[in-house]
Amino acid sequence: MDAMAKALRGDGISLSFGGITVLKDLDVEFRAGEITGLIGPNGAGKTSLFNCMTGAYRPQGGAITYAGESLDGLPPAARAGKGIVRSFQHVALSPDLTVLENVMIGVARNYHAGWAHAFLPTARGRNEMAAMREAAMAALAELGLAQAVDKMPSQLPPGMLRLVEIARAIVGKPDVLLLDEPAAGLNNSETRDLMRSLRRLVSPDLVMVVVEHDMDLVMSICDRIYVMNFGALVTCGAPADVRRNEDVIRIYLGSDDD
Ligand SMILES: Nc1ncnc2c1ncn2[C@@H]1O[C@H](COP(=O)(O)OP(=O)(O)OP(=O)(O)O)[C@@H](O)[C@H]1O
Repeated sequence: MDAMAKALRGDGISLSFGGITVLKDLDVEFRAGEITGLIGPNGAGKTSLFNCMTGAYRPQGGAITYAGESLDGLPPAARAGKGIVRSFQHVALSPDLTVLENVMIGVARNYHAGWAHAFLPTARGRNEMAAMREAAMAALAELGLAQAVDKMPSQLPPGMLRLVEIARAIVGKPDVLLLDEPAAGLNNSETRDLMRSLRRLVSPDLVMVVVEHDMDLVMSICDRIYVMNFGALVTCGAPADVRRNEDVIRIYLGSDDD
């Protein structure tokens, strides 16, 4: 199946709340094998589009498909089970679990018997636990967090917490990874590390979409960028074309973003 066929698509997505239109007849195609950027001023509808993709919001119009298969009507857990995973704008780690345990939660869906079984004192339980631990260690190492595995979230600075959350999102080897402002709260060097890590994640079977206000990050790691404003699509193209687009320049000059 090629990258186009393994795409997450929205066709004619429309969403409104109490008469307020949030998404207007939006067409998007997020392809495997590349990083797609999703940008636009505050309130443009970027997070709402993610919420429609994950099933948290139910659009009033349009169709959402992954690899040609309709996701319409599937609840969020079923979409996550199909490998559609997202990170959130605000870090949401469990404060009572170590960094390693937080990340292990993200891999539990890959094991037939699941998270609870891994704690049972059986050979199978021990094997599953070891495999989950190994996968979580690898994801943390991938993001430069090997030293933090035994720390509690309260012991880490905000930038590292954000990276832990991304490790939890990638550990289950998702097919679709939706990242909502992954660089929020990171300092410059953490952001550079994150950019390198995200590029390393690109693979022919993975759809990656990044909502981000950090324009340097978006322009340097994305293969294609969708620009939204007031719930509608402004343009879509390669970073260099988007940067030159007059409508985009007008939108950004007239807003507080970057
Ligand atoms: N559950 C909801 N109920 C009512 N209005 C909502 C809801 N979710 C989103 N909205 C509205 O939809 C619009 C788009 O919000 P959304 O968070 O999707 O924008 P965004 O582009 O992600 O913005 P930001 O960059 O600030 O995160 C906003 O006007 C917001 O108030």
